Amino acid sequence: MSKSSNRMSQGSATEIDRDDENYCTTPEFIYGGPFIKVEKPCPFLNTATPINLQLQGSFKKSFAYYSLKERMPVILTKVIDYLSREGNKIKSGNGASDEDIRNYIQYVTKLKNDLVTNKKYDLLTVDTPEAQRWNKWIESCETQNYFMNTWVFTECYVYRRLREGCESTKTLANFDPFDEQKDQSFNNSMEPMCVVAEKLISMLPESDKDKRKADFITLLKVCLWSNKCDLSLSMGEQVTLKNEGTVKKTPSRDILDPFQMILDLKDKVLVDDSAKIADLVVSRGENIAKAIEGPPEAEPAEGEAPPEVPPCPAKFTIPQDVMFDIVCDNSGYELFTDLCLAHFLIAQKIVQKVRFHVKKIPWFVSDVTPRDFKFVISSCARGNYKREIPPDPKPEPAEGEAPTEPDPPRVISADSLRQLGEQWDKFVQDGTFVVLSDDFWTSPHVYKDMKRYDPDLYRKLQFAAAILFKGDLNYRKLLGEKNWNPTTGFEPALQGFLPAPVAALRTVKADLICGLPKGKWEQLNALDAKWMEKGDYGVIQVCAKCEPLKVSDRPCPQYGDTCRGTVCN
Ligand SMILES: O=P(O)(O)OC[C@H]1O[C@](O)(CO)[C@@H](O)[C@@H]1O
Repeated sequence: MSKSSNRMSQGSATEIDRDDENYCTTPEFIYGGPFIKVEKPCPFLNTATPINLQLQGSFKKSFAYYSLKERMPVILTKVIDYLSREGNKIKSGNGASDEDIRNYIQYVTKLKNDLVTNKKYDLLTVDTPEAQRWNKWIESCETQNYFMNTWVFTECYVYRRLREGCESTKTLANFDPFDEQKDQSFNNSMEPMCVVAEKLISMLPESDKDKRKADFITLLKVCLWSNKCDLSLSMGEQVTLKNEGTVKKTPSRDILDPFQMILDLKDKVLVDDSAKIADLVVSRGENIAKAIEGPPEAEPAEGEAPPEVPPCPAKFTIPQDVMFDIVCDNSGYELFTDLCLAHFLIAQKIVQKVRFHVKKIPWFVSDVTPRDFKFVISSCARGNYKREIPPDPKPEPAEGEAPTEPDPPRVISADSLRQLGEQWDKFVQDGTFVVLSDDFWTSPHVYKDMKRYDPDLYRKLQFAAAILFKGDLNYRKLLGEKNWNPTTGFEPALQGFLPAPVAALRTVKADLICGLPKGKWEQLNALDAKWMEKGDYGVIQVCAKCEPLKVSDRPCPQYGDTCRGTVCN
């Protein structure tokens, strides 16, 4: 939590919760509690997060408190269980030693203990520039206790520490404690992936404007609802798509059809800017393409040598390609749907490249890492699935009428999925799909602070025709983890984070939101007090306003010290 917004943390670093069942065993209770008036106010408040404050574990009626107290310890316990249960497999898969596994178990156990007892953050002990930046940030926080700092900061810190536990061993440096869960979640989603793959293939041939827009919108919605399947909300339990609202058929006829789901969940999309997003990406793409073609560059005059080095990117005010950026969330089925959207944009020539931003290290259980990105593409290319769905029975023919021929069964197979996987592999190889994993995405910072903490990434994003942020965590960081008045617009909630048009597809899994029509939030609260914690509702939001791409006033990362920003060749 920043110093200025630290309004709720009034207690000392070691102060504990008076409602805690162990409170009566503390010296404060025994010597001071019942007899002497305690002056220090309790740092925990029995309220929900007040409007306009950042979410924080100190608000006992907030999801942040519940999440830190109940969900996160379960996630850590499952890591410990995995290490104990599958120690041999982990050893052979990673060439890890018994000692490192034992040490890592101890490390995670201490981390969990520190979290549940609301200790102060420890500094990271690894000595890399990235870890130093973390430490600098930790030291700058006025409150460093797990429950007393902004919720997203603490969560990010815990995942960063989980990584450190591996980094500080010799043999677990590349270990991902969530890899098995992520891979299993992919394998559990074969049927909906086959259904989407088959439909996507039919959407790829270049189509007229209206069909292209309708298909674009459909794919955005498939991408939205794929965000229901995240493993951090379910504390690592497998989540697969469910048919919701459809009339239940016998299980053998029940198809997991994401397109049907879009219709069934139509009323659960609280803000739907999908048509705006489609129009915006197409028109920005066209404008950027024209600017790239631009007036032909002046030929070097006779006798004049052409420039030897390509121009410095710090000078570019026009991107070199029409690009669409996806800031990914979860691996498995969700990443598969993101790849489908990306493929559609390429095939329809709306953009020329798609940049996928993924996490460098295991993050929030199911977030995509570079390893997961490869895993999903290669598993699609090797996909193996087939199911025949018997047709609905026909009514008995009337007397004297000839019986009608039964309809053929519907066959769901992985043929199209394999085709897509193979094409995506080629896209990665020829640079149509680019995978980036900047440190910033696994830093604690919210996005309004990107310019300050990672100006190079901010400028990199400025080259995009638009940026799509997937999922709840990205949404929280877009909104600065602040409990906005729910009717506040998306643009003001971004607080100046405007590198390119920003779109967000998010199923609601945390108690903050913006852009709702007046009265909607109150109405949903009256229906279900926990509607913001389950991923049942979604928003599709966009902010078209963005900063123009100017010549950078900083040296470019590519030319390093030899670059002088505006004067570099
Ligand atoms: O995968 P997503 O959509 O970013 O969701 C992450 C989940 O983790 C949390 O950030 C809390 O752990 C929730 O807000 C959300 O339920």
